[in-house]
Amino acid sequence: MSIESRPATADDDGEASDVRSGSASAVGADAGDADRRATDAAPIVASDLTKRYDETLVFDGLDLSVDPGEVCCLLGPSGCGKTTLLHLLAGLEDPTSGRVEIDSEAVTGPDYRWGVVFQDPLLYPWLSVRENVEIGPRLRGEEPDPDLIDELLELVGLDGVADADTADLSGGMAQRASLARTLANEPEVLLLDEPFSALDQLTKMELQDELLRIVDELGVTAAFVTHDIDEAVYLGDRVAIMGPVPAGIEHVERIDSETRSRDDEAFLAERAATFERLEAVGLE
Ligand SMILES: Nc1ncnc2c1ncn2[C@@H]1O[C@H](COP(=O)(O)OP(=O)(O)OP(=O)(O)O)[C@@H](O)[C@H]1O
Repeated sequence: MSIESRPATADDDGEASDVRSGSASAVGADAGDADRRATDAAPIVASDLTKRYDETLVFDGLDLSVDPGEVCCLLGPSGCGKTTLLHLLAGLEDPTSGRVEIDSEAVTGPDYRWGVVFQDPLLYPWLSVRENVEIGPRLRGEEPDPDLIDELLELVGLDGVADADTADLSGGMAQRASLARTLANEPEVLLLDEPFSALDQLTKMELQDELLRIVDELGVTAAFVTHDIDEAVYLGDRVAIMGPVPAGIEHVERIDSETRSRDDEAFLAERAATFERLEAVGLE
């Protein structure tokens, strides 16, 4: 994995910038990045997934494909099974029937190659920021590459606090550390479960931009669970809208990621279309 650091995304006046608007879309735009995305990124394919918990049939034959290098947001009403689906994609839970494949390999359990970022950063409080980021390779018995760890800390904007206690981090910084820790495993796929939902709006927007840069730079495929329509439309190349249980993917909205910025007409139109679709399946 080759990475280079990117600056934080807040403008001088404190407003988060729109990383996908034309002015800020340089990351990943050169031919080398395009090649890397084409060769390294892994597809996610979920086929005919059924999941039952006792009396609750969450899915009944759900299909989902996420293309290599794509960000696919999973959006749906509360309780429709977004987290359950992410857990199945990550191998954290088994489907009742059906199959998940990442890069054509069956997912039969958790694996560092498919990294998960949760809403709660779940940092180890007795380790420093840097030690937290190093933990994945260490748990596999590998010596972490110090250059890679340095680059990741810089990439997520934590190079100045590498030796700090995690207790001293703000919520946004802790989530940056959690993301860097997952990236230290050099995953082919990122699976994110509402990672920014507990953050204040400005921090959330900054981290959304940083995530887009990181995904572009590293060429990973990402599935991102959210109940926030703005977040789904801003981050997603596609937004998969799930219906109430037993849930399926009711509609997939393709987002025009070339022209989007948070306040332009195309974004607002896509947001409105997504809202209508969500209402149609039973928004709560
Ligand atoms: N471990 C479990 N045991 C029993 N039922 C479960 C379990 N996990 C989830 N469920 C049920 O499965 C359904 C889907 O839950 P899930 O948390 O995946 O939905 P969600 O869309 O992520 O919800 P939210 O947006 O509120 O977080 C719910 O009815 C929930 O109660």
